[in-house]
Amino acid sequence: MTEDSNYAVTVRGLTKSYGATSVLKGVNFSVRRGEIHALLGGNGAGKSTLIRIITGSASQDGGTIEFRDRADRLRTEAEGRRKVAVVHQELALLPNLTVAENIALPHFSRGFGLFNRKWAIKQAHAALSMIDRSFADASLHWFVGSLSLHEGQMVEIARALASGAELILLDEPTANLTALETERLFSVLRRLTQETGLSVVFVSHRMKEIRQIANTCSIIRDGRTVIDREPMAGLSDTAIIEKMGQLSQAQAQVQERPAADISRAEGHGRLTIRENGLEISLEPGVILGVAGAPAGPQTLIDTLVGAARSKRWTVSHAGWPARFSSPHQAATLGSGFITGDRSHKGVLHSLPIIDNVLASRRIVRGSLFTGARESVECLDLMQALKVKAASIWDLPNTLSGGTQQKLLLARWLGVPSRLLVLEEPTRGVDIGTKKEIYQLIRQMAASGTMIVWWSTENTELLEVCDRVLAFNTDGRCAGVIERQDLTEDKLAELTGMAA
Ligand SMILES: Nc1ncnc2c1ncn2[C@@H]1O[C@H](COP(=O)(O)OP(=O)(O)OP(=O)(O)O)[C@@H](O)[C@H]1O
Repeated sequence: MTEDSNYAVTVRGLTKSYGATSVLKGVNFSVRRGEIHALLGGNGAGKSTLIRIITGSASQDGGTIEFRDRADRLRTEAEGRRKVAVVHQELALLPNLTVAENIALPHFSRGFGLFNRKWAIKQAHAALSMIDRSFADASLHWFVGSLSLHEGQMVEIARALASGAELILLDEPTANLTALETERLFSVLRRLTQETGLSVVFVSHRMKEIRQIANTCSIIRDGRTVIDREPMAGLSDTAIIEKMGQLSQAQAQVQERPAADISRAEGHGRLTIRENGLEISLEPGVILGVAGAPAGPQTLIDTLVGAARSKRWTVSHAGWPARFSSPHQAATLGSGFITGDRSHKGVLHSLPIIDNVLASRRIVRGSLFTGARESVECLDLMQALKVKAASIWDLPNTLSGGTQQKLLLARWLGVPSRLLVLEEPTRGVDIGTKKEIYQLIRQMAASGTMIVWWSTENTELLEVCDRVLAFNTDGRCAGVIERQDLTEDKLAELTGMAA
């Protein structure tokens, strides 16, 4: 056996249905030892379902999964699965426990008799040192709640390593990270794969970073493998997008938008945002981008949607208070909010799709009851955004991550609003759908709605915004750049994200 032929996992002919919906229709997928493998596909293609089956958190209907050890011997499925760990974009860490305790969590849950604290700390230090020795030396007794997202991610990866994982599946791991944090994560992954033979499966919709990190890729489309292990170098972006079935959407030119129809903006005029010494005015129809690490953008967003605790910002706009007293007040006065933080601020997990889609309309209209007209309205919105669901009465967790994101967009689509605040609204959304979202937002702006759009994907800001407010890594305003002066370099320089 050569190292080349050593596969950590091999999946053949995998099938899976949920009720009448056939999700996987014979998927093939294999991951070599020591490789970084991009698993690609549009929203709802079946990537997360495949990952859930590999890790054993969902069962397959048909097909085989084979795990092998470093000496290329077959493992039992149970043994193989113990060597696999998943890191989701929503970190599974307990904020009130320390770094060491979080890394040792799997040992608590497996009930290894008496918990040996000294041993756990040693294990945690060893695992974290593989990633970053100085962070390991400093952080073991810190509470996880005080860590940055990147540090939290390191703790999750360390936990996976401490559990003996030889294959780590990263499900959109950079959706929460800034460019600098992403680059740091990538260098850790490169080093671990080279030095320890760790295998990494990387799921992402961000083409630029897929190229930066992965050497091999597989593509799933509509539950079938359409590319089974090909070197990234041999595939152009166009070929990849075409295989995903998204070429026509992705190539659609974002149309130059017409001048905002200010007459439709209800004559409310401009909005001024102020912070100590800084004043930015938005005219109806303007798209203001917000760039930088979360610390700064978050305070502005919270103010604009009525959720601010600090008094850093004030706004002035006809009929609005200087600070909203609640999100309800903000929504009823015409400040809409679409978040990409689906699990904490967006999706109503225990309510059906229809309630998720119509939530904002009900607040704005002051209505609470579902009538036949609402069902039609919900179906129309879902059709406009190409949301595929078996029924509007299903729970949102029956939808893929990107499809859930579309529900949040549908919530404000067509609701007359003076301002729309977008907080990473394309998180987890596939390449084709992103373009459609850009177009929709531009149309909203053209009807006179002011847009404030925070994104950690600088290319997105360049494509869509009229002007960008940049924050540095300390959360301070670093400058406002007009469209004609916008470049990736300029944004990187002002936000401090040039890795
Ligand atoms: N528990 C469930 N019940 C019914 N359908 C489900 C369930 N889980 C997933 N599905 C369906 O399976 C399909 C594939 O979903 P999956 O989450 O695997 O897609 P994905 O490729 O990971 O998409 P994304 O890029 O949006 O995360 C979707 O159509 C989804 O609606």
